[in-house]
Amino acid sequence: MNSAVIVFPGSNREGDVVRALKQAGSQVQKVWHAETELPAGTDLVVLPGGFSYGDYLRCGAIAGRATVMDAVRAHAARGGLVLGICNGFQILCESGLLPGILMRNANLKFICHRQFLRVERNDTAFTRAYKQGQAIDVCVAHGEGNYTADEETLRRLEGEGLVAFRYSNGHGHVTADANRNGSMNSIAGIYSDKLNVLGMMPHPENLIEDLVGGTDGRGLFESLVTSFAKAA
Ligand SMILES: NC(=O)CC[C@H](N)C(=O)O
Repeated sequence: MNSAVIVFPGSNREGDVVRALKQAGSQVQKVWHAETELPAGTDLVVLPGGFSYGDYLRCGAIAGRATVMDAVRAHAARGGLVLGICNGFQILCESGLLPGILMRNANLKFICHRQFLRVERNDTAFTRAYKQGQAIDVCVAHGEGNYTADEETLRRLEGEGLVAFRYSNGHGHVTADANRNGSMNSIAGIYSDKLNVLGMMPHPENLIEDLVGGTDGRGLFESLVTSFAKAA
């Protein structure tokens, strides 16, 4: 599998996600935001976490309009895989690739902590390595992670099974306490209609080594590489 990790001015987790992808067995290239095309043969595009354009206007608002995003939209329209993590999720919403928006956290503070997520379904390219309903232990680090959408969008996401992850406790129970940023329906990540685009606020790329406290994040990258090997 060939992955392209897009780098914007202010991205800061691109190194972490490159490492996670390589660990899972992907080839990886970094791509600067001003490019007009993706490298030939790109299978997966990753929009990493960070503070693109200093979070000015709204997180991801300027990056969502970067030149390279036309190529990312074309890749997604062809059914290509796209993963946006944290700032990457914000960029996907701002660029129209995913519905809804990430608002300021309900407590108006930047939050940074370990967090369990419930895996809503394990039949997608991103989650095959997990069990349905599994609680995975990852990190969150954001100021604008409060997922918000209009009623109709929310009904569609729920009705069509497009919620990827919810904030949960360690048993996979979705509790009010676990939803620290105030997201609607405790949503931590969503898929596009065709399940080829995933945006998520938490950082699976930061829990891939026992040395730093856990490896639950590995499954996401392993799922992608395995799905791709099956499809090829
Ligand atoms: N870790 C991140 O990607 C942070 C995203 C964004 N800068 C925020 O604070 O919400």
